[in-house]
Amino acid sequence: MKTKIFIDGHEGTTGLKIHERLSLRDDIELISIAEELRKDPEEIRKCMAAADIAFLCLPDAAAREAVALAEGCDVRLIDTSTAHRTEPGWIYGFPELSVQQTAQIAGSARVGNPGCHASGVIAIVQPLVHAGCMPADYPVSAVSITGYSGGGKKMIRQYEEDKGSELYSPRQYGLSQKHKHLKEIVTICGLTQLPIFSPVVDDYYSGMEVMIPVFTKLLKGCPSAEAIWQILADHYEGCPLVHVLPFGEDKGGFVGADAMSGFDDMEIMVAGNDERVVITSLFDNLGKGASGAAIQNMNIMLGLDSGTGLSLSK
Ligand SMILES: NC(=O)C1=CN([C@@H]2O[C@H](COP(=O)(O)OP(=O)(O)OC[C@H]3O[C@@H](n4cnc5c(N)ncnc54)[C@H](OP(=O)(O)O)[C@@H]3O)[C@@H](O)[C@H]2O)C=CC1
Ligand SMILES: CC(=O)N[C@@H](CCC(=O)OP(=O)(O)O)C(=O)O
Repeated sequence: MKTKIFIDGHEGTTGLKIHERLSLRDDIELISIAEELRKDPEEIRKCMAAADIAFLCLPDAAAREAVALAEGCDVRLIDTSTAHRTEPGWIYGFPELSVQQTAQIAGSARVGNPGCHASGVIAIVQPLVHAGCMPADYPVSAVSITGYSGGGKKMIRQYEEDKGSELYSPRQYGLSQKHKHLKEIVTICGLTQLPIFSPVVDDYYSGMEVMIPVFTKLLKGCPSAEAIWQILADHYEGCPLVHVLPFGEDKGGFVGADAMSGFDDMEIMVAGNDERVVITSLFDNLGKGASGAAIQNMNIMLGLDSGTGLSLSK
C-alpha cells in the first residue's frame, strides 16, 4: 500500500522541492489540495486527516496553526519551519547526531526539521562537544554563506527581478546576533554560551558553506588538525548523507559555497595547521538544509533506507 503524503505549503520553495522528489516515487501517494483552497483551514484539516505523514513547509505562524489543525488526526508531522525544533514533544530531525536520535525520529509523530544554517554548524560542533574535545563553553564563531533561495519565494523574486542593483555582492545579515537558528544550535550541541553567528546571503540560487574557525589550544588536550578530523571522520563513518573529506583535501585551495547545490548530502572539510583550523560544511540549503533532510526524515519514519538510495547524492 502506498504511503499517503500531504505537503502543506507545496507551492513554496521547500514544499515544491519535496513535491518534485516525491512525485517521482511509486511508493508514495501525494494528497493534493485545490489551489484556491490551499490556505483554507477546513480543507487543510481534511488533507491532514487523510495523510500518513504531512510536511509543513510554511512560515512559523502558519506551521503552528497547521499543528493545531492536525490535532486528533493520526497524521505524523515533519515541520520544516523554526516553530517546533526545540519544543517539548518534538524530535530534532538530524539523524546523524546519534543512533539513538535516528531511532527517536523513526518512532516519532512530530519531527522538527533542522534549520539550514543550523545544520552546517551542528554537523561540525556537536560531534566535537560530544567527544569531549570542544568544551561546552567554547566561544564558537561561525560564518555561513547561503544562496538566495534560503530566503524563500520573496527573496528569490527580489534577487531574480533586481539584477544590476546592490544585490550582486555577498550581503552579511543577522547583525544583532539574534538569528533564529541560535536556539537550536546551542540546544542540540549542548553549548553553554551562544556562538557568534554571521550569515551571508549571496547572488546565486542555492548552496551553503559554513565555516567554523578553531584555535586548537582552546580545545581539550590541544589536538592536532588531524586529530580533530579523526573525531569527525569516526562520527560520520557509515552515514550515507554526511561525508568527511580525506584529511588534507582542500578542493584545489578554493571552496565554492555552491559546490553541493542540487544534492542532498553534506561534505565536511578540516583544513589549516595544528594551531589554527577551519572546519567547513558544504551542502545545499534546499537539500540537507531543508527538503532533502525532510525526505531523509520521512524515509527513516517509514523504516526505509535513510540514505542516498532515495535521495539525490553527489
Ligand atoms: N528556503 C530555505 O532554504 C529553507 C526554508 N526553511 C523553512 O521552510 C519553511 C518554508 O520556507 P520556504 O519554502 O523557503 O518559504 P516560501 O515563502 O518559499 O514558501 C512558503 C509557502 O507557504 C505558503 N503559505 C503561507 N501561509 C500559508 C498558510 N497559512 N497556509 C498554507 N500555505 C501558506 C506560501 O504561500 P504563497 O505561495 O501564497 O506565498 C508559500 O507557498 C519556512 O518556515 C522556512 O523557514 C527551512 C530551511 C531552509
Ligand atoms: C537567506 C535567508 O534569509 N535565510 C534564512 C534561513 C532559511 C530559513 O528559512 O530558515 P530555517 O532554516 O530556520 O527555516 C535566514 O537566515 O533566516
